[in-house]
Amino acid sequence: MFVKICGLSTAADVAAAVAAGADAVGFVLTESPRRVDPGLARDLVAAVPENVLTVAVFREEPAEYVRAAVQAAGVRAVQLHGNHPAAAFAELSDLGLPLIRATSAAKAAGADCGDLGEDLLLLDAPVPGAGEPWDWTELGAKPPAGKWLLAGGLNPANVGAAIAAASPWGVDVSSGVEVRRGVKDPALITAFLRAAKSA
Ligand SMILES: O=C(O)c1ccccc1N[C@@H]1O[C@H](COP(=O)(O)O)[C@@H](O)[C@H]1O
Repeated sequence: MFVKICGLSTAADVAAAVAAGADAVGFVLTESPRRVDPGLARDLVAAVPENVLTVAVFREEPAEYVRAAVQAAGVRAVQLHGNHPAAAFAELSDLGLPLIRATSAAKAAGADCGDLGEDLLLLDAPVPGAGEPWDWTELGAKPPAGKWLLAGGLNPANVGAAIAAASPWGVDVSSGVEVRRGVKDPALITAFLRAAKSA
């Protein structure tokens, strides 16, 4: 199970996620209480080992903005939330980085990974980063084909059941490993990794 810990903003967050065995760490470069600027993201990325994917998270900013921020931050993958057309993924393909299409599961019913040129599909709650769970069992009958991440309201207590219900390739979490919005808890990060990896 591939596990991404998102919304990191301090060196301690990064150290906790890496020590706990995260496969990817996310830095929010869009409007959010967890937002970091590309310069801080670059400093945090420098402390991440090569085998852990570093991901910059955006909403519907223009491709030029995304390209400049990704290059300034030095991340190795791009996550776009919202309702992007296939052209948005084509426009960023020259970055040569994995592109993650993050969308609400309700809007992407029947979607498969790669439909719009993405490398990885992420199915989320309607409001990204809000920590709101949704009915993952909806996906049980027909989960997307290909590599896809489950997100939205996951935490150490529910991630095992969510994985059993939806059979994702990976999971992504932000709010569920925080003591309060924007403040990560190393113990929750460790508990989330343990629960997800043993599911
Ligand atoms: O975390 C944020 O603040 C955020 C802001 C804007 C877009 C995406 C964001 N995070 C992503 O939201 C989901 C789930 O978050 P949560 O666990 O429900 O809080 C995840 O994909 C994050 O990468």
